[in-house]
Amino acid sequence: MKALSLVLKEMALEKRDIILSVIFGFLAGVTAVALFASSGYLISKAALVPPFYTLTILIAVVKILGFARAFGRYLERYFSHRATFAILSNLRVSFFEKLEPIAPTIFQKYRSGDLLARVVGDIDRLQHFFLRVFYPPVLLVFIFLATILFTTMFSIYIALTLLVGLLLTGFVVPVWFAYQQRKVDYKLREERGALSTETTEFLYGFRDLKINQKLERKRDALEQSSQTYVNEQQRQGNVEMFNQSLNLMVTLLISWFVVAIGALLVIDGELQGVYLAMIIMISLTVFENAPPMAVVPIYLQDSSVAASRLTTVVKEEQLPSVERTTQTLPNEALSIRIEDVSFTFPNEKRPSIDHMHMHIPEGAKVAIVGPSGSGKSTLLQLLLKFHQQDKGTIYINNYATDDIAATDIWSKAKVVLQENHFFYGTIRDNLLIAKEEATDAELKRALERVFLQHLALDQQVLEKGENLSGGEKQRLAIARAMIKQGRLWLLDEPTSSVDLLTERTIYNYIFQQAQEDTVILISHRLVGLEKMDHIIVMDQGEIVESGTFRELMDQQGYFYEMKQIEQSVLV
Ligand SMILES: Nc1ncnc2c1ncn2[C@@H]1O[C@H](COP(=O)(O)OP(=O)(O)OP(=O)(O)O)[C@@H](O)[C@H]1O
Repeated sequence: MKALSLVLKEMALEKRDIILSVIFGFLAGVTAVALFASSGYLISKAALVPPFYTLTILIAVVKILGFARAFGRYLERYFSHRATFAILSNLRVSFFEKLEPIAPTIFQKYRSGDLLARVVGDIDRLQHFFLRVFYPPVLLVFIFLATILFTTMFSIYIALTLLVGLLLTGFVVPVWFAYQQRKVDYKLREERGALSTETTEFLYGFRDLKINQKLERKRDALEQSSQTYVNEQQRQGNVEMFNQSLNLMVTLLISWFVVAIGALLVIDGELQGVYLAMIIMISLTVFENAPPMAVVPIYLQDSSVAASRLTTVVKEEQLPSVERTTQTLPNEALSIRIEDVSFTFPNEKRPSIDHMHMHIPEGAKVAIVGPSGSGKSTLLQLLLKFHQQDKGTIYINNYATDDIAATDIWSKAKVVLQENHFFYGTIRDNLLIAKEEATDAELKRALERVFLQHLALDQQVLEKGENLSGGEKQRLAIARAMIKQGRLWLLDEPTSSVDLLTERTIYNYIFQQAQEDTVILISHRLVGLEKMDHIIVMDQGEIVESGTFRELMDQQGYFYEMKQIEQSVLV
């Protein structure tokens, strides 16, 4: 329930629409009661053949009330739905704002299907909190109190019966439902999460499953998961229907009581017979506001779990460093200093970076090499604040990265990762994410430099760049980095799928453009590293050798051996 404070905070921003919807909802509810009450009175009065003008006035009142009811209902719907959509939009924005800085870390803990279910499904479910949890009880209490107050003018017993009806349908029965609902609800949510996860895995892994002939098995599991979810939905639907029917039955029983008490009062002469029909109509109409109460506990439980699923994601993963950012990086070549940094991925035993020290002066061109799994990419990720080191400090231009906003580092770095994402759209759209204001000429020049001049800017790119080859994707990512502003190049095996000749020419362009910039290049291939100012050799999260190409070759150590092996393979 505490998690719901998140929704209440966003609701407070829309208090104007909320107050207006309550006012018009109250108007609609009270005029509905008054409309039916006056109709009942009109019928009874007409039977007594009153003067013609009495009937005319009563008919006019009925008409005005009918109009006021429709008017109130329309405005109530208008303001309540406007408030709901605004709350939903506020929730989405505030959740994404919290999620964004921790996005890289989050995939350590949540599978993408689960995260998707939370980001889309759970936020959507919170739309019910205002409309179905907060709003109905407020309205019910106001309308009932006004009606009860009115009926006390005719009989205190009838007013008390209506009060009992309010307590039963508004609170006792719903609380009992809530108790029943708990078990069903938990299971439904579990099944929904499982289905979402299974579906995402199925879609992402479709090709591999097909190649390995495991598609049928996965499809069966997906169908099974879908069927279980449908069954749970059906169960929840049954419980919901039963709850609503039971609540309706209680309201009808109360109305019967009102009829019986009213009849007795008329017999005893304590109530004029002409008011009996009116009282019955009041009772039947006022309880029209009670059925939504039957589902209040369901939606309260639903909203509370949805809110806590969302807050768990953003709370648990909050990185302490994200908060206190006091320094801004300049728009110039940046230096990097790493002091005694260690980092172990969550749930891993072996550190990926182990007590590392490193200094890269501004404008230096540094290559990091080493066997697979030696921690090269992890080091880049720490520099980009995708993860927070467990120990030690990373300085960029003598500012500890803890004091620099991750977004500041991202905006000053030209990054090409091993896997780069491409969006559904055109080549132009995919390049412009690096620099919105780039001209077509600028984009074309970048494409030429990476030998992608055959791609038109308007050419369609499918989801995840499906219609581009591995090498084309890498070159497009490099073109994106070339266009982007920034004086720090972080390149993680940017040309591993590109042929040697093209690779060499692309590097020439990069070094030409990055003459004054700092470049960190992670590379598996050891050819062409002669140009680098410094080469760092990593193994098992540590630096095992470092120096210029010549120094390392003369040293005849690790790098020299790797180079010999590479040469023998290439020959
Ligand atoms: N997300 C992760 N969760 C847990 N462990 C990880 C994760 N990413 C990497 N590791 C581990 O960290 C270690 C270093 O990985 P890293 O990707 O930095 O190596 P690398 O030198 O870049 O390898 P490669 O050259 O193959 O890209 C490896 O042992 C790897 O298993």
